[in-house]
Amino acid sequence: MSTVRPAEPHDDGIAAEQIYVTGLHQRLDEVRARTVTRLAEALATVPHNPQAIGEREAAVELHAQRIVALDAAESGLCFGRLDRHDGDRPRYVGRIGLGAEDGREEPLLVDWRAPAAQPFYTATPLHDQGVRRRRHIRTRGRTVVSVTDETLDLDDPDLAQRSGLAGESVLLAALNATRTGRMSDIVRTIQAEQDRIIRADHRGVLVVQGGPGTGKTAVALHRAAYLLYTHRERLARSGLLIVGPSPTFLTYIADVLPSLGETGVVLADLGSLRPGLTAHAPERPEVAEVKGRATMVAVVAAAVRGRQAVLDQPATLTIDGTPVRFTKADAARARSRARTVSRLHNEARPAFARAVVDLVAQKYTDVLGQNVLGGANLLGSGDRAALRQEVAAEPAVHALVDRLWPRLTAERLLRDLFASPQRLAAATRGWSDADRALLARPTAAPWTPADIPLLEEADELLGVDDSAQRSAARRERDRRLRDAQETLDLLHGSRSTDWETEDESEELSAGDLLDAEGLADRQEERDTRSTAQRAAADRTWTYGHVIVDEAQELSAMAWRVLLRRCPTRSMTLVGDVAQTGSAAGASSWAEVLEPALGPRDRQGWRLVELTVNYRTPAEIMEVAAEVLAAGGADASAAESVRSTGERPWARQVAEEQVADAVAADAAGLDAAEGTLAVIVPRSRLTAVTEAVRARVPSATADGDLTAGPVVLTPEASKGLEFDSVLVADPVGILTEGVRGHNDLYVALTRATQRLGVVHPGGLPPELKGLDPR
Ligand SMILES: Nc1ncnc2c1ncn2[C@@H]1O[C@H](COP(=O)(O)OP(=O)(O)OP(=O)(O)O)[C@@H](O)[C@H]1O
Repeated sequence: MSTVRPAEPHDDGIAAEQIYVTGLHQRLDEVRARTVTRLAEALATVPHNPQAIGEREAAVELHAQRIVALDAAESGLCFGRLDRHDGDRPRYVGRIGLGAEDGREEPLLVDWRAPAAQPFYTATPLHDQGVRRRRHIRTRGRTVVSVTDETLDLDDPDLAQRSGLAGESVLLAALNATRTGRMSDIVRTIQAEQDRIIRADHRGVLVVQGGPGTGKTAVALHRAAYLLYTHRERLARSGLLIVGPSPTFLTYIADVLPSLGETGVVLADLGSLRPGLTAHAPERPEVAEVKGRATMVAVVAAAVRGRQAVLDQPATLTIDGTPVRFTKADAARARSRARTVSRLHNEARPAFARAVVDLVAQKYTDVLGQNVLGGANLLGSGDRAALRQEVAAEPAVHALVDRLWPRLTAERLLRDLFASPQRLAAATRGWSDADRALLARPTAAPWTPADIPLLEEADELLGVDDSAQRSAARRERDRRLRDAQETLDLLHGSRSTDWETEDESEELSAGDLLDAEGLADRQEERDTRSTAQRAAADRTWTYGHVIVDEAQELSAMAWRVLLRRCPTRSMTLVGDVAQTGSAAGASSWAEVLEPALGPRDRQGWRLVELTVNYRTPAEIMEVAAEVLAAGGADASAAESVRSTGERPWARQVAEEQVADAVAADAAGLDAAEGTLAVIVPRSRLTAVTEAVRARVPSATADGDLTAGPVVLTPEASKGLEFDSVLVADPVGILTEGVRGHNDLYVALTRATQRLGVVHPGGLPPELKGLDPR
């Protein structure tokens, strides 16, 4: 495809479209007013039992969500019109569907996700899908500011000039717009290859491979909106999870789904995937790599088994003054009994405790009931039972159980493991000392993202000993049943027995309609949290669909977590194996997916590709492609859809001036329109951030991209984009990362308009395409 420059939109038909668009806004106002009334009515109802509370909450949630969607649709409500060969009325396409008040079949506005809207994105002159003309309508507020037409007629003399992009001028206007630090939706200009992915079947694992700027993130988010629309009921119950590479990235994309009217989605990065824990401490890449290896499954399992100890030497327990010996063999017997009861450590613990009590009680009985004349034990079954109870209540026995089979949380297991050289050595037999040393750390060290899969793995093996909660729940249920029965008895007792007529004796009482169990059920408290809230708080929640962005970065251990969250394997994974930065990440999709999902050709997963770069101008992509090739990647860089005419440049400075020179150039670029990022090797992050801040006080080192320029490592810049990018010390980036060429490639491709490179020493040959300054 050739790159194209923006064309001037023509403004025919603006007045006519204004009339229609005004009508749509009136309709939107009516629907909104009606929904507000319904919400007020739902809020005004006074529920008398928990079931009614649940119903009221559901109604409130439904109407509130609808209002959110209607509000979101206000801006850019209608953006397209299709004139068809055989339809006498045009079909209008917009952010939501709006039906006519008279209930006529053809809606006033078709939701962009509905099948009827698809030709707006995919019709071409060769496959016109019944469409004669496609019109792009641009609005500001409620005012139509331009219309742009495309005829889908093979005889159109202008056809040869076209680039193959749908709504080319509207698209280019969107791509050339300055960035705000927050991603926006692309619903007006989705391209055909993107649309096919957005609407692809939800079943199975869909992998979307695409170079930088091909719209993978945009496609993933619009696919989420599409799936919520198409499978609303199912996903409303099971939830949809979107996993991104970092909290900064999640903030960057956070507005997109709400702008499409969708709010019920869980957004998380690996470090926040475990409810109740925030694990964002930085970590050396080689440590994260070791923690991400599949062999950690065996390490965690060995760590758990290591806590199911046998004794080094016999223990002597003193029960009511009587010494009882508990031997190594006793401990081993109790352990194997517990292991046959449950595979899960905490669940097997009560069985272990029972076995210990049995063994100790047996010995205690043997001692106390010993027949000095050599006959059978003198104690009867009642005495034995009493002695067993005594043993079960004995603190020394509890202490022994705690020592040999402690109740463990995942956190405690891993803290103890990493802080103890003995435990680590036992759990990592066959490892090199160097690898083992990478895992060692003090007990108080903060959690990192790579710990999350290990904690989850541990949970899978520990289970919970919830016998106490279960019996509490049983007691609570019994209490409810008793209360309910009393209530029914009271109602029954208060009923008049002095019937005057036959009819009255036929009257139904509460007791006839409902038994105690039914009433108790109704009184049980209902969980009124939304699906997304419940899902985010529950480690064992399984989602209806999971979308993973920058999926190439995930380690083998992280994949296990995500696959557990989605047993149906309804997943969309987007990423670029040429941008993998972490050593634990993927260099090919087959390498990461085959172990879990089987080979691609046996339908374990399917791969689709995006081929056009919408972000990075052709001038910058030329240079980035050289870096990619020099790194030995077998992927080719996606082709840019536009050029800016602005050449990327390089400036050589002395080593001792790097931070200052970068700060000076950053201040210069900051004066240009739009956002700015300075991308540096990790080792220069602090110095460069300080220098830039001295000249541009609003500069930050991450977080809110809307506040001012940001200074980032290549890793932290993943998935983001900026109008201007300044890369400092490219050789530092090449040598510092485990996959240095990928990191430099990521850094260079973040720019939507301008790129500069500041380098101490010579320029690496792969950057020779930059203009010297
Ligand atoms: N069809 C489109 N219409 C308008 N803008 C688009 C379209 N497709 C992509 N874009 C824009 O291109 C830019 C890059 O998109 P996105 O961030 O989704 O790419 P990506 O493939 O995830 O990139 P990377 O791998 O580098 O993170 C964004 O600004 C996005 O809004």
